[in-house]
Order: sequence, then structure tokens, then C-alpha cells
Amino acid sequence: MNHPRQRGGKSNRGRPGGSPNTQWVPCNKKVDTSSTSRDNSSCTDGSPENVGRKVSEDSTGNEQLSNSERHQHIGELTANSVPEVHQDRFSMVDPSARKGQGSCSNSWVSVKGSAGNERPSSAQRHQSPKIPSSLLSGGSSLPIDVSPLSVRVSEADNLCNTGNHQNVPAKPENKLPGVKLDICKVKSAGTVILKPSVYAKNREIRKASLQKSSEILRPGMVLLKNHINHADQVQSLSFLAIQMKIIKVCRDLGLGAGGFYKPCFENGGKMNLQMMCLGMNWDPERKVYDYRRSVDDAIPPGIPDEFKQIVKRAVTESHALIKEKHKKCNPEDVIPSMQPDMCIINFYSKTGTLGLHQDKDETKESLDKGLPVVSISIGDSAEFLYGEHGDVEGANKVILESGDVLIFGGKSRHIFHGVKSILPDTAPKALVAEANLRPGRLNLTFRKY
Ligand SMILES: O=C(O)CCC(=O)C(=O)O
Ligand SMILES: [Fe+2]
Repeated sequence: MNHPRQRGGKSNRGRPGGSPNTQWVPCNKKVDTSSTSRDNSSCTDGSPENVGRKVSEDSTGNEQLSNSERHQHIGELTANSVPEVHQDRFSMVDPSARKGQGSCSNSWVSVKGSAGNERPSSAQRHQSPKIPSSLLSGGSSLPIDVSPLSVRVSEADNLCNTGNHQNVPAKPENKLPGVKLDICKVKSAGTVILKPSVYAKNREIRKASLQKSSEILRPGMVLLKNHINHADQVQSLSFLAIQMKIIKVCRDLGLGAGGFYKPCFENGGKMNLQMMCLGMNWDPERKVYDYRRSVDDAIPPGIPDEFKQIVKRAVTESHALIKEKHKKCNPEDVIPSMQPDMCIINFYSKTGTLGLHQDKDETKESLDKGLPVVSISIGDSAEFLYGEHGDVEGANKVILESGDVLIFGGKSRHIFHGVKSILPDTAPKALVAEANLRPGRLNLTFRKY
């Protein structure tokens, strides 16, 4: 992950002060492909929709960049048409520290909150942090069963309703000061959620979505249209049930320890989205991967097994598509299979953006093998840019809709990509109505560190 806007490891999710691999790429700047990384930040890039706009709180109730913050970013970006290259402060965690110690795919249920955790020394944090025993018990334990087969329509009523977690053990709280992001609105008691008219709209949306077909965007890059929904249909389940489950899980995890926060760049500017990590933490300020996040020492929740299954299914589906189009090729050579050990979850409000960047903070082995990034979109649609180079003008655009899965690996593993804008009010009406998702877009990108 290396955004020219920031995020990083050695990386790339880019920030204005990054490793030699990391650069900030304003949405409209050209960048030397050889060295850019993930930037993230959002198009505080001087795009017309951002410049000078006064945004204090959007409809999600979450704070947005203040004018001064935003202008600070814009100022930096426009002032530095050649992105700065900084000394790499990246220090990689040796994953072997974790090997043989059991799975870390626990959910927050078995993960201690930041409050009670011993603060590791700087050396521990920067090298091989000890894995807390709470993480070593193995096994994924979701607060709810998100298995597609166990989804029932009637459950939709309860999704994202605050105070409806009788079967869920108390979870450690997100201790980060500042705004806590609840990606769902709290419903008032007695709200009627599922109306026939919603089902009718739902059917229309499904019909429309099914007309769009999956495609190979470029070698190693596949867009699976409506993939998440498709899985539902195969199981003859509610149209949006899996997406609602994903929202529910992300919502719960987002409110707990290691949950959503608004990351900062090294210079203190804020990214134009809310983020949290699963499995491992990616730290945009220090551009490192670690097992704790430095902002509050929280341990990232594990990746739920059900999420891993969705990733597996998506890669299999991409292989089928590749095989169908290119009969003679071995799909594994185009997009290798990948078992994710980390996931970055972003929530973009209506004004959220993410600058062009490369995801390249993962290990050399992972990158060299071209292990894919698998990206799931839920909620409002996004204008997604991608291209060989870090310039917005030369980038291709594709609309990512709710339920789409984008996969880029192999020859496209280092593709520049970013989110130009969120298209307001484009989320399936039924999803908004049933899951109570706030306006905006949820994106999960799975990777192998
Ligand atoms: O939101 C998206 O579609 C892309 C997210 C992304 O590129 C990232 O988190 O590295
Ligand atoms: Fe990315």
C-alpha cells in the first residue's frame, strides 16, 4: 500500500514524508512510476470538489478536514509538484516472530483492548513485538456467524441496531481519543425496516446489476461485478445479506479496540477517510506494518474466517474468468492464489477520496510473487482510477459499485490506483434501509503481508 497520498510501510500509501518508495501524488500530478507509493490521503489534492470547500461535519456525523487542515494539504501538494522523497523510517516486522504461535485470526472477542495492554518498548514495537497470549488461542470467533449459509433474511432487522448484541460478549472499546466512527446510523426502537417497496427496489437493483458483466481490466486485474451479491443468489439467500453481514462485522470491529480512526500523515494532516486494519496494522504515520498500532497500542482484530472465504471465492472466480477468456493460460500465472493475513478497511464519507498510489508496503516475497490485493466495495459507488503511472489525467476510470470485487495481482500488482470520488446516494436503497449504513463507502482490501 503506497498511496501517493499516503499510507505506508515502506511504502506507498503515500505520504508526504515517506520512504524512498513513498511519494504523495496529488490527484493531478505526474509522478515517476518507479518510486511512488500509496498515498492516501484523499484527494486533498486540489480537486475542484475539495478546494476551498468548507466541511466540518458531514452527514455521517464524522469530522472532515477543517478548512485549515485541508488547505494545509492542498498547499503542500501544490507546492511540491515533485513529491518529496524522505529517508525511509520503515521498519519491518519479522512475521516469523508469529509463526508457530497459532493463528491470529481471532476477532475482538479474544483481543484485549488497548487500555490494559503493556506498552511495548520502542524496540519491541519496531521489530518483533510479542504476540499477546490473547491472540494465540487460535480460531476465529466472530461476534456473529457470518457464514453465507447461515444468513437469514429475518436477521436483517437486527443488523447494526445498537443495543442488539445480547449474545455478544462485551468487547474492548476503541480507546482512541476523538471521533468514534459508527458506520451505521442508530435506529430508533420500533423502526420498520423491510417494506415491500424496498424489496421491489431491491429486485430492480439486482436486475440492473446482473446486466453488467465481470471483466479483465488489464493483465492481472479483474473486476468481478456484483460478486458479493452473486454469492447470495447462489445460496438462494437474501439479495444483500452478505453485504449486510460484512457491514455488521465491520461496524462492530470499527467501534472496538483497534477500530476506525482518522489517520494522520507525518506532517499532521489528516487522511480523507477513516481506517482500521485487521490481522496486522499498517501505520500511515510511520509507514510500517506492525502487530499493534502506534496511535493507541491497540492490537488489530483478526480477519474473520468468513472474510477469508469471500476472498478465496473471489480469486477462484477470477481464475474462471481468465480461463474462459484465455483458454491456454494458467490462471495461477496471471493472478496467484493468496491467503490474506491483513486487511485495510476504509470508510469514505461522501467527500472521501484516496490519491493515486501503489500498494507496495508488503514483503518483497509477496510483491515479487504478484500476490493479489482483493478489494471489496460496499455502499456508495466510487470513481476508481487506475493506471501505469501516477498521473490522474492518464489514468483509467471504472465505477466500483456495492458488491463489486476488484482484484489486482501479477502484472498489475504495482498498478497505481485511487478513489477520485464517492458518488452520493448510489448505494442500493435496500442496503441503506436494512443495514442503516451511513452515506459513504466501505472498502476492504485484503493482502498477504
Ligand atoms: O477504496 C478503494 O477502492 C481502494 C483502497 C486502497 O487502495 C487501499 O486501501 O490501499
Ligand atoms: Fe491501495
